[in-house]
Amino acid sequence: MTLVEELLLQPVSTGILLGAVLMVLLVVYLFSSDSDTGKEPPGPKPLPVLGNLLQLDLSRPYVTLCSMSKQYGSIFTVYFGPKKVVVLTGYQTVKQALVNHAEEFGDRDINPIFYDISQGFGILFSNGENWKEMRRFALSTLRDLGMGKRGSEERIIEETWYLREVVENFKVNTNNCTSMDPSANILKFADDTKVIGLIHEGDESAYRWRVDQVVLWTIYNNLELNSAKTVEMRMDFRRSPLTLPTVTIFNRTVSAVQSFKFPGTTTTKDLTWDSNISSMTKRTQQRMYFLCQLRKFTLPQELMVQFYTTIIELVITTFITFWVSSVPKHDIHRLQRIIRSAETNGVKLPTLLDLLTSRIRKPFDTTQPLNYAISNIISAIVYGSRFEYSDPQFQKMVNRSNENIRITGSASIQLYNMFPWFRLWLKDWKTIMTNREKTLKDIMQIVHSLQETLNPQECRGIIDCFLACKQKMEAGEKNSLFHEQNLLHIISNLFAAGTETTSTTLRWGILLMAKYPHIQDQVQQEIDRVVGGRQPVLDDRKNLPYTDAVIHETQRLADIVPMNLPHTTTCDVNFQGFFIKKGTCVFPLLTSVLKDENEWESPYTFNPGHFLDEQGHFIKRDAFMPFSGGRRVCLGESLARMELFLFFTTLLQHFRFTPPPGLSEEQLDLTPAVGFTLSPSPHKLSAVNRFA
Ligand code: HEM
Repeated sequence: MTLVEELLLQPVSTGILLGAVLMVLLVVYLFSSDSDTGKEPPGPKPLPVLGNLLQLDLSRPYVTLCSMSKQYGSIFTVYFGPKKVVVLTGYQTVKQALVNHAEEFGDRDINPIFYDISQGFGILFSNGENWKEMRRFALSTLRDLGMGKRGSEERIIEETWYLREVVENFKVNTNNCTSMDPSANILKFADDTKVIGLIHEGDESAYRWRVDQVVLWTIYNNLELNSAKTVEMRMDFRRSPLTLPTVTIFNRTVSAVQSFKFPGTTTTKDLTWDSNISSMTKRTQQRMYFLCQLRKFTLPQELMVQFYTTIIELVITTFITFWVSSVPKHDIHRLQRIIRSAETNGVKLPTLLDLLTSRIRKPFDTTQPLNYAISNIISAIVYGSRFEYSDPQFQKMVNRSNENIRITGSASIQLYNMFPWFRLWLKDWKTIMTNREKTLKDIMQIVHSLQETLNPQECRGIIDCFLACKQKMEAGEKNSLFHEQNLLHIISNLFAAGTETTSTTLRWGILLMAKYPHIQDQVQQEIDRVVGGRQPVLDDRKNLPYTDAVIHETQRLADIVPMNLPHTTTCDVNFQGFFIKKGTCVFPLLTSVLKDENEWESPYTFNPGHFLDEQGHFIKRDAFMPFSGGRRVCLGESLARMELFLFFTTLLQHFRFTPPPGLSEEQLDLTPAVGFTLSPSPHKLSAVNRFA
């Protein structure tokens, strides 16, 4: 969003005021002479006060900055309002600055919103002694608690089980199919807007009727009758679908069901089936109802599956026969056309069989389950215990932290960073501050309850370790940095930096699998071959080169922290022939490294081959820098890499991810949403259990 667009969104009085300021500045600019910038990095000419704001897309500044680098080179100066920023682009330049000149480029630029959030405490947004001591404490404690080692591997594996259970539960619940109206069910579960578009009818009942027919015709075409008992029936059905008396089929259905014996006390006789036969032959709805009733009986899992499959196939076959015999020929032809047109447009029509056997799962938004699972890893490290996903306090903490990360990247907060006096008008600023207050209060509550049961010899998590250090310091050193403010901000830093980043990366990974099913196939084949049905562990990584390459390529393409966090120079620096003054804000653009055209064969496409040699072995790439580098390199890199590997392989081992019904792979959108980190735009996916 450009500044002009942003102004249009402001209240009228603010808009007029800023508009007037803009005009004055423009006049000053036009009559000003070029200033001599000496050996400072070049860049577009700035307006007084506004700088280069008019040229920047504030919602996606990294896009503008990357295109500016084509004109001004890999080091250039740009003014965000009155604030001067030196932008570094491309692998060679960014690496040289962050790694070879780590000290000079190693401070954090603490802009107004970062200061409001942390007041200079914690790790993410602090500098000097405070940063050094808190980072050292966090790293050594995380190491002692087993981060990057066995201890956290076990915790992550345990959490993958909880997550699997949640994903597994996103299925079509056939117990609720009381309406037995397939079109209603399809509408309810499939969000099938594409089909609506194809049918071109406004009238809902006409639409429903047609959806019924599309669905049934699809079933008719796709029906796969596997059970031995139904093969014979299927032959009959194929031979003369329109003439075979329905009652014959139904009688066969009944006898097939009745001859189906299963152990235990429950037999088909208990199902009061006989007494309902006549009415069921009259009305398909009742047959479907019968099907739902069957679910109430407790049978062993394998028998249930086998039994349902048989019944569903038989009942549907009957259902179709009814329908086919009652639909006029010209409607059938019309339906054939609709289906052909749907197929040409890449629409996959869900079948009722799919729906009833739960082969189509209820599409779900991956955001919350993944956020909760990943946040629980940090919870276990910080507090020493996990939360239930349904715990409202936990949900609120995770959601608030994610909301803050999203809003921090908004155009209005960028404006606030340039003109801090603007904040009182900004709703976004108020939301961030309210979320911050509530989160710190929640953390404080948990700290107090842990304090009551603290045993300094046996730390349950980072909070215990911090409190133990605090006690020790209080006994000796004055002016200790182990005070409450640092504790609260370390914790909120770890949650903020460690939850959204990792879960967003995982969400991209799963979305990319649904979009590129042939790549998903290869990942699943590799997992099946190497791991089989057992739990994947970290040691498997070396034997899963393709899966590892897919995870790396996901991180590269998803590019979730495109601008990096802002740095600042700790002293005057001479770098690649340019002079950069002490205290200058520096953006080492990670996006320009992860998509550097000199480093990657196909920078803008999803290509796991970037990380594989010709024999299919995994290869490391220097320009893979999603965690940045040097002095401020991500503190949670090794934990994040473990989480990504274990969650991704476990999910892919158990589930096939697909677009929701009615959407093709091509229609899955990879445009990122606006935010400080780049997350996928809102979407839903279906997860089909591969072993059900
Ligand atoms: C895929 C997951 C992750 C990505 C892509 C990521 C990326 C980053 C990036 C780009 C930075 C800024 C580095 C710089 O200023 O040059 C950073 C800093 C940081 N990250 Fe991560 N991160 C991830 C996961 C985590 C996790 C799981 C944790 C917590 C255990 C964590 C904790 C931190 C902290 C505390 C900092 C601040 C470091 C400092 O200022 O000294 N991150 N991360």
